[in-house]
Amino acid sequence: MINLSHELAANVITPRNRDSFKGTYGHVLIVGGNANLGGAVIMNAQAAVQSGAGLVTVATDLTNKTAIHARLPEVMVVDYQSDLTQTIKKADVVLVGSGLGEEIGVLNQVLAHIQPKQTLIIDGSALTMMAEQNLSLPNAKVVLTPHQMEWQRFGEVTIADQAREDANWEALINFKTEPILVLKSSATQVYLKDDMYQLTVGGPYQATGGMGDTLAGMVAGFAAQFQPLGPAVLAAVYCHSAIAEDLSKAAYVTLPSTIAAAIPAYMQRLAQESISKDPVDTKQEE
Ligand SMILES: NC(=O)C1=CN([C@@H]2O[C@H](COP(=O)(O)OP(=O)(O)OC[C@H]3O[C@@H](n4cnc5c(N)ncnc54)[C@H](OP(=O)(O)O)[C@@H]3O)[C@@H](O)[C@H]2O)[C@@H](O)CC1
Ligand SMILES: Nc1ncnc2c1ncn2[C@@H]1O[C@H](COP(=O)(O)OP(=O)(O)O)[C@@H](O)[C@H]1O
Ligand SMILES: [Mg+2]
Repeated sequence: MINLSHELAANVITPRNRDSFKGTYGHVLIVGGNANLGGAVIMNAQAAVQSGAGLVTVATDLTNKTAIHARLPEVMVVDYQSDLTQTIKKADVVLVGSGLGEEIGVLNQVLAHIQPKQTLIIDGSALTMMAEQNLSLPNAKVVLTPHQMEWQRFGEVTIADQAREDANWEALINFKTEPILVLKSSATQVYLKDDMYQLTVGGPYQATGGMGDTLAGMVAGFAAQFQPLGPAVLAAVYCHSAIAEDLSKAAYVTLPSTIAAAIPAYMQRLAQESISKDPVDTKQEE
């Protein structure tokens, strides 16, 4: 077991190269938000944009279009019933499931068209539908972001057994494509390659609807711009709860949108730390 530390995140978030453009920082496609759960994709997208993804597209029920545009002018919107296949092709990272409800046709399209070189983050309703329909993981770089009940459904590990690290590893071995597992709870754990990383920041001020949608959007935004994937996921999980912990000093609850708004300043702090640690830069300043 490894503590998911500030240092791990600071090693990922370094200053940007001057010679770069939006294409450098990846294209995130968010697929979710049925007619009743559009807020979930708004929270996904807000977190992905604030994390610094170069481009963000939301494929959703079209009734959500005006609300998304009104809240997030940075984001492009397409109809998930008609425009999904060609939109998936253009993405580096696809996040599917937040607020998707029972739209199994949409989920099947994503699973059928995702490519091995793409990152696929599977959240919320997608995990529940995959469990119900007994669907397999596709050949892609997969990140699973279940809460405890979703992991009980999809990983078939009871919530009581999830306290045992070996029970979660046993479930993961059954998946052929070695997914990264972000097992969310009041003590979130990340299972990555052969190690389990324990989150030690965050708290009950985060227990509000949309908190996981925000985390999934951050994982997508970080995965789009920081390689390799494993450390990017760890950094996103750490920053999400570290920001909440910072905000909780002056706030009883830390709302998802407030966390998302605080992401760029927090990332800048980490990037500045990496400059001050760099011996070459220190020399130049002398
Ligand atoms: N604004 C929006 O659009 C929002 C849209 N959302 C979207 O809604 C979709 C459904 O997601 P969901 O998580 O709300 O429902 P579901 O999958 O049925 O799980 C709940 C069941 O699991 C149980 N449970 C046990 N342990 C748990 C744990 N640690 N954490 C959480 N639950 C735990 C829990 O127990 P109970 O509370 O009943 O004691 C209950 O029985 C999904 O796509 C999501 O993205 C939401 O993000 C909200 C904001
Ligand atoms: N008591 C708590 N302490 C720390 N983190 C919490 C606590 N309660 C919830 N969280 C975090 O909030 C998020 C909830 O995710 P999820 O249930 O998927 O939310 P939603 O689907 O409503 O967006 C997870 O990241 C979880 O770790
Ligand atoms: Mg969720």
